[in-house]
Amino acid sequence: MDSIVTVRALRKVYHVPEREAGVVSAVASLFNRKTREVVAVDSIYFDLPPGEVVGFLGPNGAGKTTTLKMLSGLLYPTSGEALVLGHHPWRRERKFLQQITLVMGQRTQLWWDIPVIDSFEMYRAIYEIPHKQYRHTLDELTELLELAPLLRKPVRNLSLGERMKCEFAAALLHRPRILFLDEPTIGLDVTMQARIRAFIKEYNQRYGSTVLLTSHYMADVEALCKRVIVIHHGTILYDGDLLGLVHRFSPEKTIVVELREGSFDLSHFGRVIEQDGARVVLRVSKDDTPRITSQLLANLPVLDLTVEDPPIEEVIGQVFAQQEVA
Ligand SMILES: Nc1ncnc2c1ncn2[C@@H]1O[C@H](COP(=O)(O)OP(=O)(O)OP(=O)(O)O)[C@@H](O)[C@H]1O
Repeated sequence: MDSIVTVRALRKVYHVPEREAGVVSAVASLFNRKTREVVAVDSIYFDLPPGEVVGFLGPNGAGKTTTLKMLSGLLYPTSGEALVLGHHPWRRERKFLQQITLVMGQRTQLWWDIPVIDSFEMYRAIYEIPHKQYRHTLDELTELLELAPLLRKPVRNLSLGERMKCEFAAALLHRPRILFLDEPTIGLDVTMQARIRAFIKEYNQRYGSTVLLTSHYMADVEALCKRVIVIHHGTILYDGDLLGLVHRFSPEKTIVVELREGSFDLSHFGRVIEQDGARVVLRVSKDDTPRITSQLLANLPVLDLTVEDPPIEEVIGQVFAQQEVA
């Protein structure tokens, strides 16, 4: 399938003013400006086909927001190429802007003191959305996000979760084909996180929109993304299946054993990471898993046994740790 986002050798270098502390240095810096280069994104490549939901993962400062800002036309790249729906984003052509959206969990795009519905009206005008289409989309979003009781309230009176639902609606009124979502669930309680996650899934299935999502919550990524792109220090470490990431970077499996009676010492089978009476959680190397599983079943009064991959948070942590050592 043809890509609708194409990224080739995309690079962004920030020039950060540098000066030492103190008044003398402050005055000196007026005449002799020193800057330091920060390579935020260092020649990255990827493609997004239509309709896919892709997780964009990386630790703090990895270059995720910078990439999303370049793809949505808020920043010029230093070099390289990006085409989004056939447009160079930084030219900010109207046709481009009408087809994309950027939602940033840490920023609001609603006017603080006026009712939510008035902000929506402003977006209708900005995007020149025909009235009939606007009413239809607003009705759908109101139903999907349960916005009815919120629309007349000023934004400053909304809880964070309520505001986030309204942010999504505002960002989607013009029916964009591509959604860039930067930490859309940050700071929300688990119930609201799940609500927003379910909404993104439903929206993607209903409209076939393409989503590039950053989140530090792996529950978001596991629920929404089959594919992940992992970025670290501005370079891409992995681009592929979420499951493939687990298999490639995690050398271990978790065996959870439920015994008929407690308490056996299983430390000679593997690393015991949890023991709660007759329930024991073991870590063993992937290669040894079949052998150890058979030994456990043959030698112990096993009621139940499951083999699992380690939690995705842990795997991602290992990816970054390996990179720091390399
Ligand atoms: N406006 C800016 N000026 C200078 N440096 C910047 C600017 N914005 C980001 N950086 C730097 O660029 C690097 C990448 O930052 P970016 O915000 O893209 O990372 P991120 O992966 O989104 O991180 P986080 O998960 O913390 O949001 C960091 O070293 C950051 O300090």
